[in-house]
Amino acid sequence: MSISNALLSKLKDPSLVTDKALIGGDWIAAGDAGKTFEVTNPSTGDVIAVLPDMNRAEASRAIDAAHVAQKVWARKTGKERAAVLRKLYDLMVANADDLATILTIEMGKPFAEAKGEILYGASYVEWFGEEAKRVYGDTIPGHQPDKRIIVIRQPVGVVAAITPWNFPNAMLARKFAPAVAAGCAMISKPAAETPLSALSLAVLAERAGLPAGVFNVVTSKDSPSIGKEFTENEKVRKLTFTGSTEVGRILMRQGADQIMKLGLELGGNAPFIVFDDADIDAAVEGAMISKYRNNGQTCVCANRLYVQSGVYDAFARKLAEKVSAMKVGDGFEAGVSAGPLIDRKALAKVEEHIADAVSKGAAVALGGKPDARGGLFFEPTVLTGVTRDMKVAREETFGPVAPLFRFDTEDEVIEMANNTEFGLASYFYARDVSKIFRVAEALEYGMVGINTGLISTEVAPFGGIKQSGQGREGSKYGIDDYVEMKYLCLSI
Ligand SMILES: NC(=O)c1ccc[n+]([C@@H]2O[C@H](COP(=O)([O-])OP(=O)(O)OC[C@H]3O[C@@H](n4cnc5c(N)ncnc54)[C@H](O)[C@@H]3O)[C@@H](O)[C@H]2O)c1
Ligand SMILES: O=C[C@H](O)CS(=O)(=O)O
Repeated sequence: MSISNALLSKLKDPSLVTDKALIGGDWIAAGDAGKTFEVTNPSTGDVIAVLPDMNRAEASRAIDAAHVAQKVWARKTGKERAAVLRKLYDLMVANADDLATILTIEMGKPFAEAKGEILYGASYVEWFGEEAKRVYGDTIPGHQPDKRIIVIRQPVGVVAAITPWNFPNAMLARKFAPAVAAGCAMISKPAAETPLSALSLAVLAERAGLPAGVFNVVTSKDSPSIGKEFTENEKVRKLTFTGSTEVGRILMRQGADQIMKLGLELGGNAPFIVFDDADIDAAVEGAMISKYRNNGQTCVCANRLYVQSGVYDAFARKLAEKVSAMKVGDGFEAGVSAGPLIDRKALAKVEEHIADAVSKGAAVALGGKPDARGGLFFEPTVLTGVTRDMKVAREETFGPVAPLFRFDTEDEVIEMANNTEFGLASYFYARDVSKIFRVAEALEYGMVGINTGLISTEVAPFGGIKQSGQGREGSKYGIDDYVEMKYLCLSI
């Protein structure tokens, strides 16, 4: 086995981690071409695993396996599918520490956050285990005396999933759970940076009794080739993607010939607005969570902080005080609140955004440079005097940088907040009820956090508008993306 002892020695159950891909119930140690790729710990740069570097042929075989398995899985009752998902939920919770250890070592986030992600991912498995029994249809009064109209909802079929590195368990669980609950089968291609979390989910799904072929994991560095197989193979009925808008656009184009059913959870550029009447201390707490969770590497992170003039200086001072208390370090170190960035490209983007802002007049109130530890560690940063001509206003920073913009009026800040092609998450702090309704209705986003910086939950519909994607994940709406509606017209 190529898994490092540094990882194996941390696990209560070392059999939870594997360096093998999963196709049709078979654990595959090497791809057809015999190529492999390394998974490294972003905190240390150490190699923690070597995985099969698969290509279209293996992806095609996984699709074939899913196509066969799905027919049988769809004939199970919702209750039978629910029982498997409930068992998987119980296994995820029982093994949460090990799953979090695997996640922290391959992605870098602090262990406490990784544990939170595992329980968050498990909550989707629990939720859709319950929803599996509630895929209801309709009867409709006939349009003619002899007609009886029935609407049924059936599973889409074979679903391909491509997921990002920043939440390697939860972003997959958020797709796997509704798909399997509905009676679909799935082929997953996790990010090459963090494949171990997807594979450990597959290990537990097998232990929960999920039949062979219903869930497959293809590991690869060649994601464009795998993506082409997913979008061109006629057995694939839906592609669900979480990642950048740029890649989402590529996949949408590739799926066009097949009129591919798509679920797209894409990039964000969240505004975080603090009005004069806000509870400033609550707003600072909300900004800390919304900006610095996962070291700023989440799609719903506050990317632009707009603070009304009357409270700007107080908010900036209080935020800087809180940020200065953050501890940067290895995710397994006690008390660490910020781990490493995922790679050099991510660190370079953070540096580029700070340099651009400063060159155009912004000031570094705190941080602003790589952490003394070196490597991929960066100082949590607060910028003041930020203006709309700076890159941080238009691009997703995806790092621990809080750019503070000053504004005077409600109309001005709504215009600035909406002046982006993205429309995923948004946040604002205010206490006047009329203002709360005006601003919430005026913001062009799929999700609005009001007096809170943390909105992600399995019970609500997660997703965006504009170039942040289409479809919703979680909530009573989430299973709709994995079923097709069929109308039966019966003449009696
Ligand atoms: N909306 C959401 O729920 C959500 C959640 C997490 C991350 N994101 C977004 O994802 C981005 C960061 O994640 P990332 O860097 O992994 O994004 P990314 O788009 O670079 O990669 C995402 C996934 O797509 C794969 N991929 C890359 N190029 C591909 C191609 N040509 N064809 C097929 N697959 C391809 C990658 O291997 C990875 O598995 C940010 O923009 C973030 O906002 C969105
Ligand atoms: O990166 C975005 C994910 O959706 C994270 S979360 O769902 O907000 O936790």
